[in-house]
Amino acid sequence: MEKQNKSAMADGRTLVKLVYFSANGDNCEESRDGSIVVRSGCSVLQGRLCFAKFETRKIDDCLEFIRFNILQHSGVHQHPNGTARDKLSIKATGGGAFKFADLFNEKLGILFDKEDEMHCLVGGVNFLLKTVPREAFTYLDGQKEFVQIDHNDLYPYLLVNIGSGVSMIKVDGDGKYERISGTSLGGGTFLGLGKLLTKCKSFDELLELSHHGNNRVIDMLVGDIYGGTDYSKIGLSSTAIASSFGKAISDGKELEDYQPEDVARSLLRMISNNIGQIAYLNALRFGLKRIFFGGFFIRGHEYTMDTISVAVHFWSRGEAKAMFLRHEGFLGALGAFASYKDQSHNNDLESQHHTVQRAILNCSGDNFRHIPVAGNLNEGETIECSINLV
Ligand SMILES: Nc1ncnc2c1ncn2[C@@H]1O[C@H](COP(=O)(O)OP(=O)(O)OP(=O)(O)O)[C@@H](O)[C@H]1O
Ligand SMILES: CC(C)(CO)[C@@H](O)C(=O)NCCC(=O)O
Repeated sequence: MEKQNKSAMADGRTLVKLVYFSANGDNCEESRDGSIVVRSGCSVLQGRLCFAKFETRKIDDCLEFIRFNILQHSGVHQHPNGTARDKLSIKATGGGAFKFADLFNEKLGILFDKEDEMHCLVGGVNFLLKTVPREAFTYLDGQKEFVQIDHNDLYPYLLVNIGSGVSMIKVDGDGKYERISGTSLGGGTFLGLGKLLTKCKSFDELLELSHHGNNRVIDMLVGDIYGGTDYSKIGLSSTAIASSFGKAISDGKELEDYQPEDVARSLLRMISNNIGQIAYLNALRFGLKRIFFGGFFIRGHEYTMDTISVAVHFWSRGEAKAMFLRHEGFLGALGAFASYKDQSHNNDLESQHHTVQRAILNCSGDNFRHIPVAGNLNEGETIECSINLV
């Protein structure tokens, strides 16, 4: 059986993201009272980082998941009514760290140890780039290429986190960063407007619609304005979008006359283009050549990544590169998890025969060991790693 312990979460406006460490069974054993203890003499725990996400409106599913998958296997004693007798403290970041603090305490006996959202985002990306092979990749013309990260030449870079809103952060080192810009036209805008305009019920449905749509039906192209020709003098091809949704002005059509697929496609293109452009302009402001895009808006979706890449490529005339991350949606939660290593030594430690929560006080990103994993991340995928007990 797997033993699970230490976890961190990022609570967003739309999604709650959970990262937890699951120790391999052979590191630990179960004591007579059912709690999990670390084997005597064991100073390194082998295991893996696991990922889960829940829609904020289904927070009860998240509570159940934690109760059954994490608490029950980690030696936290439960009252018959389901609340924990031992208070467990976990790292939490984002708005939900405030919003759900009482709920988690009441229902699970979990206390949130709050960490700053920007700090966690940066910590999450640095952790990934330094320790997970084949984490970052470029996406252009349908080609995905993994980027070799040179640890000695990682900084500075621009992190663009596309959640409900968009934050743009210049990263200069571990814990050295500045939020230089942002835009309220983000994933929330895409989903919000998409729901209103297409009557879709979910993000997945909206993405699927966009997959089958054609933005040229609604977007006004340069060619629509210039009689089908390029405006080459200013570098605009006839197929470039001159005005997103511009055709709707004069088509004489009502919303119902458009296919939801085409509306979704134009919307996705508009939001992705705009973010790509603002990101590039900010990279230009500070002379940054590398731009990493994260956040759950991307979801490994090819058209989204392609649009962002094309925008960055177009505006920078090929000078700057858009890069994506396989664990794009879990940056904050990973950063919160990695922040355990900042904690000081706990003097309560008497022996290693403590419950895992108490025994694991510290871990160092440098001690994480990972195996490369191919393909896009899905939540079933994990990162092999080990953590040091101190
Ligand atoms: N299953 C999903 N349900 C809802 N939105 C989703 C889903 N998958 C991807 N998204 C997109 O991801 C966005 C939220 O991204 P993310 O969870 O990274 O940000 P957040 O933490 O909620 O917001 P912020 O970073 O602005 O605080 C949504 O606005 C939507 O565009
Ligand atoms: C407010 C946050 C930081 C919350 O995650 C995010 O939604 C965001 O960066 N919004 C964009 C705000 C702005 O800079 O216009």
